[in-house]
Amino acid sequence: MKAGVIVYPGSNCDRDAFYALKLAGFKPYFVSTKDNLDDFELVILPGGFSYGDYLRPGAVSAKESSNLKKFAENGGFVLGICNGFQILVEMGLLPGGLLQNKNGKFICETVELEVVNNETPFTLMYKKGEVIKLPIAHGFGRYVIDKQPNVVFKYKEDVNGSDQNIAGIINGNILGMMPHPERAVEKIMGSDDGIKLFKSLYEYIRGGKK
Ligand SMILES: NC(=O)CC[C@H](N)C(=O)O
Repeated sequence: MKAGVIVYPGSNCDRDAFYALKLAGFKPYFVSTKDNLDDFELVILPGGFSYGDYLRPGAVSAKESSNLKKFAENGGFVLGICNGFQILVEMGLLPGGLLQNKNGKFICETVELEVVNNETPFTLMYKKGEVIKLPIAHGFGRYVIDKQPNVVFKYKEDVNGSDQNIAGIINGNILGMMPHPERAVEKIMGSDDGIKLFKSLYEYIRGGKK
């Protein structure tokens, strides 16, 4: 089952995403936005500082001519993690915006999240309301929105000033989240709460429910 990790200039969580995909059973590949994505089941936009976060995080990457929109429109699964979430928002594939954290600082810590929606292909293996621990590492993670999005993850506490403590949202087959599930896939990493996200997708796609 092929999954692509898009490597932008400045991505820095691409290898972690690759590792998590492999652990969950996928056959991962590093790809670029120019690659033909037709025979992939899933594409991950990883975390990092694509194009140095100029002019805003994700703004330049979102302007790349890309096969991503076509892939998403054809029903392919897309997962944007941290900078990947910022890119999806800048592309208009997910609603809302990601602004500088309320305290003006880069926040790097492990936080508690609530799985608000476990009825998505990305979260099937979690229980509704389950509290999980994942790392965050961002300067621009404050999610703002002028309508009600489809929320999947919420911070248990206000960590960065996000509206409704929103940490992750979904729009059809596209999920964006600021916390890093790929950095919590084995106990030795401090938490393995993230692996169920990758395994959920694997099982869902394998079941042919796409
Ligand atoms: N870990 C990351 O993806 C960094 C996120 C982002 N570029 C920020 O600082 O907001």
